[in-house]
Amino acid sequence: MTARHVWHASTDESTWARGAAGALRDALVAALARSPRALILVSGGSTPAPVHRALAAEQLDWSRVVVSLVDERDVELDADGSNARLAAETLLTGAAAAAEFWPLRPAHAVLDAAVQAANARLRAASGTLELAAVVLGMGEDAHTASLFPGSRGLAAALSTAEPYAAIDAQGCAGAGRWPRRISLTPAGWAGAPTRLLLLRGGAKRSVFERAVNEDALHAPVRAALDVGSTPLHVHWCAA
Ligand SMILES: O=C1O[C@H](COP(=O)(O)O)[C@@H](O)[C@H](O)[C@H]1O
Repeated sequence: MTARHVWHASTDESTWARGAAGALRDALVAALARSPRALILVSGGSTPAPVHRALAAEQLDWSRVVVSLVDERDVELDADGSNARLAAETLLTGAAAAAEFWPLRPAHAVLDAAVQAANARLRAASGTLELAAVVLGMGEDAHTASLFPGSRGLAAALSTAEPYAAIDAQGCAGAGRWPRRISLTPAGWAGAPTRLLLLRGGAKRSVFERAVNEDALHAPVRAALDVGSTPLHVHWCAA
């Protein structure tokens, strides 16, 4: 049976960030050889900034790259907690500023309308834009892509054929101040030939190891192992 995940361990931030960024560069280069444009979907939160900075320093035809998000909070683009803001500050810099950026939740948008617009945008672009890579994160409650255990909309998001879904994580501690989310679904990440999960620290390693043996309703990150024809690459940094 094919391994469902491949574990890449690093002891320091720089090695970890360069390793993950190199894998993403390779995925983008391969997609750009097949398609006029390549799409990469990135996460937010406290983990990915060093990988974003390392990726932004890679030599690529950034003008043919589209950057968008795995998930977003129901906030304005420049708000505290906006994943779009994190991408703008850490990834869309230097040469990478030539990439086109697609926010998930445009200014003043209503969340459900933003979900429908994101799904329609992906459908419309499918002939000329290849999904090259998806970069997931994980919280200590085993959520990924804003798919929180116990959230309203989780079961539907896990089974829909649409790439994005709305999630209401009211009452889920891991969602913090931002319970209303737009989430990439398993159907959304299934088509990406390269799927990375970025993790740091011993606590997240333990959560992931437990999640491997749980179901996706209790540990949504588990769904990242269950779909797609290629294994999930977990890039873990001990520090
Ligand atoms: O809410 C979110 O949490 C996860 C994990 O965040 P972290 O701060 O523990 O790294 C993140 O992947 C996701 O994009 C974000 O919206």
